[in-house]
Amino acid sequence: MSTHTTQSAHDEAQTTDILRLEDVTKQFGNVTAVDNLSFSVSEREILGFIGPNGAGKSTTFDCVSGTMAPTDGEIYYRGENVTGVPQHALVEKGIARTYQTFRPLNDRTVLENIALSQMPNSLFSFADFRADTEQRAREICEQVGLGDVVDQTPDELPHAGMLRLEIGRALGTDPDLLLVDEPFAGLTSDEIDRTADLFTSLREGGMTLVVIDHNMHGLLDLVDRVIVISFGEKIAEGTPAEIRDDPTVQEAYLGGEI
Ligand SMILES: Nc1ncnc2c1ncn2[C@@H]1O[C@H](COP(=O)(O)OP(=O)(O)OP(=O)(O)O)[C@@H](O)[C@H]1O
Repeated sequence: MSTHTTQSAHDEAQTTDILRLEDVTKQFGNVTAVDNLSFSVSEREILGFIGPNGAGKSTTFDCVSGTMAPTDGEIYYRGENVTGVPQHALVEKGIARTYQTFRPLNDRTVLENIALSQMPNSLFSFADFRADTEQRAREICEQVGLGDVVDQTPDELPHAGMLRLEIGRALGTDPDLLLVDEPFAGLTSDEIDRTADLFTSLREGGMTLVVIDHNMHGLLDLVDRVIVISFGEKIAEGTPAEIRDDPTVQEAYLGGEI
């Protein structure tokens, strides 16, 4: 999915929303976690999705990735209404996500974890299964920087390695849209840079990414655009520079976390 210079004008004219939320609301009893939230994500965009603790970021991801259905509103993926479609069906359509709490299979190696994340129905026959799956898993291990530790188990990895495994397992489903939940938490600044480079290379390969974080620090150089939510509602949308200077955003973060 490489972009050729001669194609750029054509590509721009073809830019479409890969994801659109229309008035999405999610309630848990009396708690409105997501409140009438609308936004779109363009093909090959890297969108930052930020907000204070408890703002509703993960719940929004839950609704988009099919972990739970919204209470109200609609979600469109490539123009198709996918509201309430279960996660396994959305994975087949090309939506993958990572979780804040990593969920690897602890009794399997890094390579096996990534091999097992691949969708069996993308294989042509049982004979293709082992060779194709293992080959693709090795490519993903290299891509996410785990090429030297394919035979280790998850508990042997440092935190940054676990994050890379989480991303690798999501890539195993061959997504077009990747939702990444707080990747930068607990990473050193070098690790943040390397992780951001990985996301940039995924976008260069044609992927669209939505990245959650509490604040802008890890995201600032990475994202094209930022959406800020607070108490489930969108309070700002713009470039990283616009968001940083937005008084409403400053206020939501109670003075200067951004
Ligand atoms: N399963 C649930 N049952 C009840 N309330 C929930 C549930 N999940 C989330 N909430 C509530 O919904 C609100 C939004 O939570 P959510 O985890 O989506 O926020 P967040 O922005 O991802 O927060 P953080 O940055 O701390 O991860 C919070 O008030 C939370 O307590």
